[in-house]
Amino acid sequence: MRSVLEAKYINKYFKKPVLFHVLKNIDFKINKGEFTSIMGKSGCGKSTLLYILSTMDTDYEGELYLNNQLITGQDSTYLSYLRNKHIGFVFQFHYLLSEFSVLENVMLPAKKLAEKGHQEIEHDAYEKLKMLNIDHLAKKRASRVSGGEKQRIAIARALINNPSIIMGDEPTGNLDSYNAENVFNIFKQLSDESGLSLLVVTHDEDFAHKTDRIIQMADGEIISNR
Ligand SMILES: Nc1ncnc2c1ncn2[C@@H]1O[C@H](COP(=O)(O)OP(=O)(O)OP(=O)(O)O)[C@@H](O)[C@H]1O
Repeated sequence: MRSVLEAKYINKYFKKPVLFHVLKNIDFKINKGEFTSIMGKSGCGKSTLLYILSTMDTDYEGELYLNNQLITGQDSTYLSYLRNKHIGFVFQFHYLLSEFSVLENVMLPAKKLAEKGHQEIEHDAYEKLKMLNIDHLAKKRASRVSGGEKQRIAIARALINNPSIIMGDEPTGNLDSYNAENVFNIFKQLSDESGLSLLVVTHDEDFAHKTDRIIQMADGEIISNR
């Protein structure tokens, strides 16, 4: 199995207001096509871990590998490039630019990556919208669509650069059960059919129990991983 993401003995400390060992020897691998959830009580360190895994926080001990490449210690410009190319993000709140059209929102990460011309990016964005059955919304302003649609647009945006992994921080936290199930089914299909890896922090037990693996955390440690 090809490893997409590997955390090796990650430790993190917050130094203020008092020294706090927030992550303790976090060690696990995510393989290609695996759909993994991270669960644990509020405050156990899930978001802190996701910040590190997504390369946004570089202040930690241990090693992080993305597609078998050691990324710990790389400079911030290169990390930003790697993040944009290989990692898609879906958050509880979609962070769409409300004044922009749906299509423009989906195109943004590809424009930032700047490896393709405008027309090709537009074509790719339409393909992602079609895949998620929301291509009819392409020209609408992002502020004018429903909550469930916004989350599907955020998924299309996360997919635009064909990442190796999607990371989600409570991606269904703001959705009703119908739309939450919809998002789960989209993620499941992406992992089964496109070999995309997914790592999702969630408080939703139903969601987590349908994923391939649950990493359970408590007090900054992994207490089970199966
Ligand atoms: N910048 C910071 N400085 C000091 N302590 C912090 C900082 N950020 C978070 N913490 C603390 O680190 C611990 C882990 O926080 P984190 O946000 O990772 O938890 P979480 O498991 O994601 O919680 P939730 O489920 O509520 O989102 C908490 O005790 C929090 O108060």
